Amino acid sequence: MASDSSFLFSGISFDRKKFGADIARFQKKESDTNSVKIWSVAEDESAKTREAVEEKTTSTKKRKRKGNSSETVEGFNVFRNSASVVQSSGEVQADEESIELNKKEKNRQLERDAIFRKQHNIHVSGYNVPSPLQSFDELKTRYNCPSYLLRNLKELGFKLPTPIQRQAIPVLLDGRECFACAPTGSGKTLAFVCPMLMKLKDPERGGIRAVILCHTRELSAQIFRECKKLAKRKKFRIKLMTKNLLRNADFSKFPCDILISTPLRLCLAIKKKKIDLSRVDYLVLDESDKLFEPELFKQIDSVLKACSNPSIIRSLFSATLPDFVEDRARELMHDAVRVIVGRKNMASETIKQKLVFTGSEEGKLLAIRQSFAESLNPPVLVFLQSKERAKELYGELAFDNIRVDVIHSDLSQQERENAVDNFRAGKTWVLIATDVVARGMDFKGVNCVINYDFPDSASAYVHRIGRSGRAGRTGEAITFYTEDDIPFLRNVANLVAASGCEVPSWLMELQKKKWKKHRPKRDSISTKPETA
Ligand SMILES: Nc1ncnc2c1ncn2[C@@H]1O[C@H](COP(=O)(O)OP(=O)(O)OP(=O)(O)O)[C@@H](O)[C@H]1O
Repeated sequence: MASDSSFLFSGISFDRKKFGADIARFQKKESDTNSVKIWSVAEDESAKTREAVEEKTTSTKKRKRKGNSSETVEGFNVFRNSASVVQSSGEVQADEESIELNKKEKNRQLERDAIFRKQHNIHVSGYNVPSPLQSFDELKTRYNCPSYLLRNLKELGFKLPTPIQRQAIPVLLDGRECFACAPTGSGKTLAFVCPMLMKLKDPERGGIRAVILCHTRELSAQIFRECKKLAKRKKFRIKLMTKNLLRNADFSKFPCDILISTPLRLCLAIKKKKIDLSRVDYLVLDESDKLFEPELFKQIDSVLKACSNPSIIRSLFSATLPDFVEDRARELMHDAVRVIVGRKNMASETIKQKLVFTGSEEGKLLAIRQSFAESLNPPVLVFLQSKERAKELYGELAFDNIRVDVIHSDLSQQERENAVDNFRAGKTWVLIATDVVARGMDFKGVNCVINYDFPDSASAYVHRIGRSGRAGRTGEAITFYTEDDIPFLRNVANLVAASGCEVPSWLMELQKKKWKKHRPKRDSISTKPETA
């Protein structure tokens, strides 16, 4: 680990004595492969791998030749003049030919992989990255995938892997650590759950074997359901860290194959209930950039410390991967593969995006009412910057003869679940929300996302609008802005333009501004007279 490693990873210590043999092996490997630096040169994995293959072949050849000559020099061979000598030189020749063929085939495979990745907009960095999947059937032929899983994939209607699944699944199945960035709605959940189930093979009773962390209870509940669906017909113990479980479970006897939790609940379980994570083999940080934000820093750090198994495989997934997360990943992981689908930190290209100037807060309310009156195409998600503002807008729209509901962190768990379920079931047409459901939530078929309040960061924009246009479907995103938001408009305009949507030229001429959190104080939405 780098000497300047952050506090976040300060708890991870490496027992050099215990793993002395491994250190020696890796040091040797490093010099053997001429210290192929994973991270210094991006995107040119195939060239590097080709070099490595060539080098390996040459050194094998050298070794062969050396072995051959030493045989002659030693001159001790009872079969010196016999057929076996002739055969042995024939064998050497055959070996060399087969090495040559092998090398050619490997190079051809690398080229095929590179072409295939290009077709699917997959970019990889890292040493010896496994070939992407052509189809789910390859899970069987290459990795002996159990039939229950293939059957479940079929029943869920997944015909072909998405680009992130094509690449991240083989990386994880090869036992490599991985950090990945792929657009919203592109199937990242399956990309980490499928290899996890395959690696776990069968249910076991010996403690917690895999952990998936994500930042909200809603998202944990969603991932829990996805895991259950994929694991159908196999009796894996998949557990969701609910308040009840946290309060009542006896974690000293806790058979669990996969545990899904928010960082806070898992930390409480570590501190108060002494949950044992030392046997965890697989750890996934979903929405990893959110998890690495300062407010969750300590919690994530304590989870990482508790997951002390030295052979653990960690992976990070998100639709946005800022540089600071990549830096953390490099400090944290070894021999990891970086997988990027499309361009990093970009909005999904299937969403039609529009920026609308509303002048004032009043203008926003008029604009949303007009938009609903002209063409309300539910389901619609409306994002606001705070729970107070979400409640205010709900107060306005609740009497407009549309089926509207609201979700924010002041609601009880049951109310939050009901709001999500009713929206999913189509009972609610318009869901007014804070950023609590901006990331990860898979509401199928959201037709339109309205950013009533301008998002507080470029990544918040990408995640919010990514609630529509999922799994290849089309969607629409409308972002209101007022005078207060203009200084931050250019960053979002760039994202809109980069996805191929129209942006007025004056917007592209605005100054780019360094953007931390933009949450201006806004005038109240409520049109009701204030009571004294
Ligand atoms: N191979 C596939 N073929 C078709 N649909 C798929 C496939 N894999 C996943 N899906 C579907 O795509 C949708 C989006 O998947 P998922 O929620 O995993 O996206 P995501 O990439 O994690 O998005 P976000 O970044 O917003 O969290 C889900 O409804 C899922 O069932």
